[in-house]
Amino acid sequence: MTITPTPLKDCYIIQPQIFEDERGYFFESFNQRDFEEQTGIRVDFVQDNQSQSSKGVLRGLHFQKGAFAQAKLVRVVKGKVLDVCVDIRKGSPTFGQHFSVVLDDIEHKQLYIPRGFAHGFLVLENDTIFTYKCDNYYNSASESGIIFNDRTLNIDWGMPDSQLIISEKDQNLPLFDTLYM
Ligand SMILES: Cc1cn([C@H]2C[C@H](O)[C@@H](COP(=O)(O)OP(=O)(O)O[C@H]3O[C@@H](C)C(=O)[C@@H](O)[C@H]3O)O2)c(=O)[nH]c1=O
Repeated sequence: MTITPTPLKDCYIIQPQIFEDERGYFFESFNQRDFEEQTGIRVDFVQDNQSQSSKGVLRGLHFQKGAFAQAKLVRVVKGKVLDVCVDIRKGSPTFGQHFSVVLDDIEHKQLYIPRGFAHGFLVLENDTIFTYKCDNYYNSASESGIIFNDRTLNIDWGMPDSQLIISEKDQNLPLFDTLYM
């Protein structure tokens, strides 16, 4: 695997080595030793999640607060998404900045998102299957988020808001600026 830093502190792109032959392909979707050697980060994942979505679905921006903060290793098993993460760690040199990357089932690129980030993705192909590892358990009482079209963050999702399919919960998420009031 090749791990490259993103412009956001502690956030990395992981490109697995894909082995293709007449049967199909094989790759290591996570290798803790290689990840730690290349990033210096020791992460212990405890929960794996998977979701399926239609084109135009936007999930996010989500994070869990306090002791339930989660680092995530995200990837696409089938289809394609625009994945976005935001550094919301007060005091971080990249606080308030976001990073976007296309994840798909061709390159099999992954994104490592540290604790203290908000995360969301826009689905670019029908029947996309998205999966991710988390280093902390789901805790509904700690769920929080930021509205996807927040003016301060100014994320270019590349699709008009009117074409997006968003849960009611996500349509009512707060503004970034109100998180720190
Ligand atoms: C995230 C999660 C949800 N659920 C339940 C709660 C709810 O009834 C149902 C659907 O939850 P949601 O609508 O929050 O699912 P979704 O919008 O896909 O939430 C996910 O979005 C992306 C962007 C992330 O970064 C994830 O961490 C997670 O927040 O699944 C769990 O049981 N465990 C979990 O870990």
